[in-house]
Amino acid sequence: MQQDSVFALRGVTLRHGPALVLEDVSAQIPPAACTAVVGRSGAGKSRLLRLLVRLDDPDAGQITFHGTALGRYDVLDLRRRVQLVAQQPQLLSESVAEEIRLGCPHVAPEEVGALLSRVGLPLSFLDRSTTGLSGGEAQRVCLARALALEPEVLLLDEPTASLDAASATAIERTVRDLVGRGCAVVLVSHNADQVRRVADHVILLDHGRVLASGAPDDIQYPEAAS
Ligand SMILES: Nc1ncnc2c1ncn2[C@@H]1O[C@H](COP(=O)(O)OP(=O)(O)OP(=O)(O)O)[C@@H](O)[C@H]1O
Repeated sequence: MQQDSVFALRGVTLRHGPALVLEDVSAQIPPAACTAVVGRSGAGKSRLLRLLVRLDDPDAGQITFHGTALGRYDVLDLRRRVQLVAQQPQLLSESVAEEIRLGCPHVAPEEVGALLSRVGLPLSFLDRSTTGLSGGEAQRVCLARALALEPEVLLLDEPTASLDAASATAIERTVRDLVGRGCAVVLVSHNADQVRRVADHVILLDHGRVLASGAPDDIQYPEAAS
C-alpha cells in the first residue's frame, strides 16, 4: 500500500503544550478507498484529520501527499484538493445555495440541487438561511460545499453522529459513490456497524497511538463504537 498511498504518515508526533496528542503515528491512506479512523473520545482522531490539511503541523515525523512532503504543497491548493468536513463546520454565506457555491461559483443551479440530495437534504434547503440550521444540517451543507469541489480526498469527522437513519444512509451511499469514482475518503466514526458497512480499511487510535490497523472485520472496536 505504501507506494500507492495518497497520504503516508511516518512517526508523526503532535503535542499540545506538554501533552502528547499523537505519538509516533505511522499510517497510510490508500486511493479510491474509505479509511475509517476509530477510537475512544480524545484518542486524537480529529487532530489527525487536521494534520492532513495543515491546520496543524506535526512536532516530529513526516507526512507525505502523493510521495511529496506535505509542507511543499501550496496550502490553499492542498485544501482545495483535500476537503475537510469538520464536526462543527463554519458556514460563511447567508443562504445555503450561496454556501454550496462558495468555492465553485460556476456550479449550475440543478447541480446544487443534486448536491443537496447527495447529502440527504431536500431541495427546499436551497433558499434557507445558514443561520438557524441544526448542527447536522450545517455539517451536511458543508459536505455539499466540499463535494462541489470534486476533491481528491474527503475527510469526514463524524458526519452522521447527529443524523437520523435515513440521512445517515444517504451519506454512507455518497461515501461509497465517491470511492467508486476514485476518491480517497477518511471517515472518523464511533459507529462500528457503519465502519463495517462503508470502510475498506481501519486505523484504530488509542491515546494518540495506532493500536491496530487492518480490515474492518479484523478490528476490535472500543466499547463506545460497538
Ligand atoms: N485546542 C486544544 N487544547 C487542548 N487540548 C486539545 C485541544 N484540541 C484537542 N486537544 C486534546 O487532544 C486530544 C485529542 O483530541 P481530538 O479532538 O483529536 O480527539 P477525538 O479522538 O477526535 O475525540 P472525539 O471522539 O471526542 O471527537 C484530546 O485529549 C483533546 O482534549
